[in-house]
Order: sequence, then structure tokens, then C-alpha cells
Amino acid sequence: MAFLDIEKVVFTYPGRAPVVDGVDWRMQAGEFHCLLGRSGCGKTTLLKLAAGLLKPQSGRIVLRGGELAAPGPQVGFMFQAPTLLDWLSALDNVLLPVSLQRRPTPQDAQRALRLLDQLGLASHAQHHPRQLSGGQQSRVALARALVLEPPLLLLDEPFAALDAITRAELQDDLLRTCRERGTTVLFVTHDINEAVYLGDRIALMHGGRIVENWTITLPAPRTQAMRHGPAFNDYCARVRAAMDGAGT
Ligand SMILES: Nc1ncnc2c1ncn2[C@@H]1O[C@H](COP(=O)(O)OP(=O)(O)OP(=O)(O)O)[C@@H](O)[C@H]1O
Repeated sequence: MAFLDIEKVVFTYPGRAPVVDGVDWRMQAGEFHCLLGRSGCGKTTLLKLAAGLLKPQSGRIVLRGGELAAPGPQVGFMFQAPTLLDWLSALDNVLLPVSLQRRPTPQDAQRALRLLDQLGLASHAQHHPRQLSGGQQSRVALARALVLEPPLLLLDEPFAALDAITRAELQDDLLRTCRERGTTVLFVTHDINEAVYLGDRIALMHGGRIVENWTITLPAPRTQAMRHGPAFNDYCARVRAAMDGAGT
């Protein structure tokens, strides 16, 4: 049984052609999958379907054997903008998913502090978002997505607004944190290099369909030095050729 099974899923916004048009995709537990494709091809819509935020008109999404009906604690999200609450400290922002359900316990606070520590923000726990850089805010948003220890993490271009060096650091933080927790990840990006670096598998989406996919067999854990090696660049070239061929 797959961990997440997207079966023949179709979704149409009112008055439009389908934006997700018969997608079949399977993820095994602990895998990191990247969903690649140009603007408007349906990536975010597919992610919202996988989160239970939208309901397919046909087909179904099965998470750990049960059909997904609504969003729940089994799924964590992070979007392109960190969307932190300005009046809360970094720590309280991380604890927000807990606070929305119940009063946080000292154990919750410890878990949140450990995440901030793992992401290099131990000394910023009491700072407010406006006192943090863009990269630090993204780290807080990542810790918030992980605080309930969701088995499935859905990320929609979370690092798109960051400079290249901060982005590379966060990619490594994300890979390490998810590996330590065994988190299964579906990561939307426009960036071929990012998809090859992060992904165990890559799906290429075009016109609401998955038109091509690759299993990336680069060694784990990834290192930044791999980005300069022939195997890495060969994957990038193959994905680029498929994107060009799909007319995306
Ligand atoms: N709420 C909505 N109502 C109507 N149409 C929508 C809605 N949300 C998205 N769309 C349309 O559905 C299509 C797919 O959008 P989606 O956001 O899934 O694409 P995407 O691949 O994530 O794009 P991007 O990379 O630019 O974020 C687009 O043509 C978009 O205009």
C-alpha cells in the first residue's frame, strides 16, 4: 500500500476546463517528491487536493489507506510567503497549529524550541517576525509546518523568494529535518535544479497532467558539491529537455 495514492484525480474550477486532468501519482512513506512545471499547469491545485482543501470531482486521494476527506493534523503545509503573525514571537508562531487546537503544554514548547534550534534560530525564539530576515522567517514557517510532526508535508515553492545561498541552506535544513523524522514530502517548484537536488522522484506536470517522471538516484544525503557533478547536471539536462519538449 502506498503512503499517498492519488488515483485518477480530476478537478475543475467553475466555468473552466479541468486544471487537474486525470492525475495518478503514488508516494511511499519517507520519500521526497518534487512536482515541477510552469506557471498555471495545476501544481498548486494538485497540492490543495492532496491536502484535502479541495475535493476532486472524480478520482480519489488515499492517505495511509483512508480516503482523504478534509485537512487534518496528518498534513503540514508551507506556502511561498511565510505568512507569520506579526504580533506573535517566533516561538508562538511555531506553536500556532497547536494553539488552534488546544492550550500548548510545556512539552509542545520544548518541541517547538528544538525545531527552532535545529533550524539555527534558538536565539531568535522571542523575536517577532519583523525582527527576522526573510530566510529566518521561512525557517520559522518551516518549523511551524513541522510542529505537529505531520507524516505528510506539502510545500508550495517555499523558498522561491530567497537568495541563492539562503535557499541552498534551507534546502539542506529541510532534507535533514525530514530525514530525521521520516516525513513524506511533496514539494512544488518551478526550479529544475532545486527539484533534482531535493527529490527522490520528480513529476513533470503540464496542462493538468503528469507527463513525465524520474527517479533520482543521486547519493543521500545530498551535498552542495554534487550540484557541480556530471550526474546532477545530466538529470537537469534531461528534465529541461522534457520541459522544452512538453512546450511548457
Ligand atoms: N480559485 C480559482 N478559481 C478559478 N481558477 C483558478 C483558481 N485557482 C487557480 N485557478 C486557475 O487554475 C489554473 C492552475 O492554477 P494553479 O495555481 O494550480 O497552477 P500552478 O501550476 O500552481 O501555477 P503557479 O506556478 O503560477 O503557482 C490556472 O490557470 C489558474 O488561473
